[in-house]
Amino acid sequence: MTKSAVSEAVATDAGAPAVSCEDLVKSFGRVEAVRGVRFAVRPGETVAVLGPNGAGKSTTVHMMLGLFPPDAGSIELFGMAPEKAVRAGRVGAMLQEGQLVPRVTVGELVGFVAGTYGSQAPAVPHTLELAQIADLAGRRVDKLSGGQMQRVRFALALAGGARLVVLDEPTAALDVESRRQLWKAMRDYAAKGNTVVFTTHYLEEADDNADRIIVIAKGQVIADGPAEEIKKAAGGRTVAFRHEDQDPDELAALPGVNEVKVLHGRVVLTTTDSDATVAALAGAGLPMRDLEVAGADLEDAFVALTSASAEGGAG
Ligand SMILES: Nc1ncnc2c1ncn2[C@@H]1O[C@H](COP(=O)(O)OP(=O)(O)OP(=O)(O)O)[C@@H](O)[C@H]1O
Repeated sequence: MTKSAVSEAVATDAGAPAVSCEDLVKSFGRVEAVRGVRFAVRPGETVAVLGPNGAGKSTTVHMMLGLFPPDAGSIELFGMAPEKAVRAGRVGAMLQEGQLVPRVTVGELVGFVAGTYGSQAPAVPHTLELAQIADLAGRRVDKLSGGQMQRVRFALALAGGARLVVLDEPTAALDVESRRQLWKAMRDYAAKGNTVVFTTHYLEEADDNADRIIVIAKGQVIADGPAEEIKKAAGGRTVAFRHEDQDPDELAALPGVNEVKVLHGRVVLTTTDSDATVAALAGAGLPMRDLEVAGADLEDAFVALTSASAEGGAG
């Protein structure tokens, strides 16, 4: 990178969102992969992009990194065009495809990539520490396990001194322990004030590791907010209790309730306002036993949001 690009990178950094996507559109032939995606990510946030197969997550991520241009809409990373931010070393990526160069050590490979960024790249030991793979420095890249390779890819994403990393399904095909190690490295990186955007099919991972979740379905953002908010938007909480001979219509009319299920004498209400539902139940003097109030899990939220968007004509 040239000196002027570095100073411009610093100068344009102040106050700009880490990611700003405005009305992105991308088609491949007749397939409308992305249809008006818009979101912003603040510096320091960790954001999960969640969606079913073919939702448009990878296409969005590739455009964010400047790998191909959108047909319409615009993207800025730290106030810069994506290619410029990537060249400046501000942004690193871990994509699904791409083999690591064989027959070199981890330290050599990270050093090679760091070298392409010039003098502003952090020292290799620092990057290895950040990715929590200092113990792998002398190991040959082609002798590593799948989980170790993913952490090396993470180190490569950080090799230019990135303040934003974009990870496309980083834990796909990893075992539980490898996932745990990779998430730990990413969370520690984020805790230093860096920004992380990742796509995932694992709803639990989004819930566990992201400050915010953006749900994409059929090329559009159908929900964007903290996991709690998304769960609430999709039907919120369940109120369950044991009760015989309850009239489902009467229960459906209670405040907040949008679904009533009765199974073997146990009633399960899905509600957007569990406080109001429970208060109304108590006020009605219904004899209830084993009352339970629980958050709907993210899986339910995701399915509900996806089907709601299809019914709403987004599909
Ligand atoms: N290079 C391409 N050529 C043709 N169609 C493509 C191309 N890339 C993506 N698509 C199509 O665009 C749509 C969105 O794909 P994309 O890979 O962005 O989805 P995704 O949400 O990342 O899915 P997954 O979770 O399965 O990776 C799909 O219908 C896909 O088949």
